[in-house]
Amino acid sequence: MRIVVLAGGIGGARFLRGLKSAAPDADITVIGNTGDDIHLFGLKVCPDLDTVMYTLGGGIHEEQGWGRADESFAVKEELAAYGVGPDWFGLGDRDFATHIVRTQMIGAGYPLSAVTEALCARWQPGVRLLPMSDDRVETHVLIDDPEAGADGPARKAVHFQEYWVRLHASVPAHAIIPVGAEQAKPAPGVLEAIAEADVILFPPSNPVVSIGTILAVPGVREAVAEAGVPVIGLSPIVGDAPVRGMADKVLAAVGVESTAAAVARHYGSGLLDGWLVDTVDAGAVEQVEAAGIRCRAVPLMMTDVAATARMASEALALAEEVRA
Ligand SMILES: O=c1nc2n(C[C@H](O)[C@H](O)[C@H](O)CO)c3cc(O)ccc3cc-2c(=O)[nH]1
Repeated sequence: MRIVVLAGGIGGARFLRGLKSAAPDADITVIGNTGDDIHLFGLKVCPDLDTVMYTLGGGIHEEQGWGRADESFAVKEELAAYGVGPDWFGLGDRDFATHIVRTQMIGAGYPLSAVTEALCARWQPGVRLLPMSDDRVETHVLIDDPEAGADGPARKAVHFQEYWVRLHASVPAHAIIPVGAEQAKPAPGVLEAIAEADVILFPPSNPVVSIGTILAVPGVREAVAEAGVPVIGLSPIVGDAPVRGMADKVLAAVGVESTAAAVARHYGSGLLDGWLVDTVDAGAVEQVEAAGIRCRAVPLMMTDVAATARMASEALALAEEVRA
């Protein structure tokens, strides 16, 4: 079975670990979000691609969910000693090596998709990991500018990582702008993988800044909608709050309520055939089905690989149900 998964960072990566366990013989292609990418210290950092690669390859810092296990921070400390920031983004020494290799290869002319393949040759994630695009797309967030003067603009756009990591999403987001998305082309293999898939899954990743950004690359949303195979999503919202992260903050920016049913309606029946909500949200099943999306309530907490594998199995079972 060929499965395509549109994935963000931690939630997507952990779901994929469960999916691999539930469907060990499946041929899995992951289309990774690159809107979170950031250029720091002259290096290109791809947080979501790396989180998937390290998680599936056994190199992730398990508790944190991002970055490397057994990490040290000598380079960051030395940069700080020179007064060179930002100091709010934690890049460890082992992780730096990944960004150096990536930046060096891009400088030599390789596209991000080829670089990702080369990095994965070391990590062997057991899936085909494709960036959504080889073109630069950078998610910016429009916030109130606390330093705005009386005459200047009252708002400013900051990089997603600045909003997420430095500001902890603590200020209201007025808009989410995937800069460059409109001009971006899907990376080689993305549209082909979608067209050849037997099932397409939306893991419990952020519907706005992760899956939403992937769908914003021209051609991707249309390819998913027209693939003619079951498209099944898992709610990242359980009991009206994000399972982890701050998805509620960015959902508010696009006018979507933080409920499992509202997120399903946000994707819509033109895209989604099936939607899994947590058992605590069983009351949402009827609303989702009324929107033309088949819905089931099952446990959705990714407490360990076995629990996550059961979620993945439920998603695949729902796919078969809607296919029938
Ligand atoms: O909360 C944090 N998340 C960090 N993340 C996670 C990342 O900011 C976000 O969780 C994702 O971009 C959202 O999917 C990193 C990811 C990397 O691959 C490399 C470095 C970081 C550094 C941080 C950090 O300092 N703080």
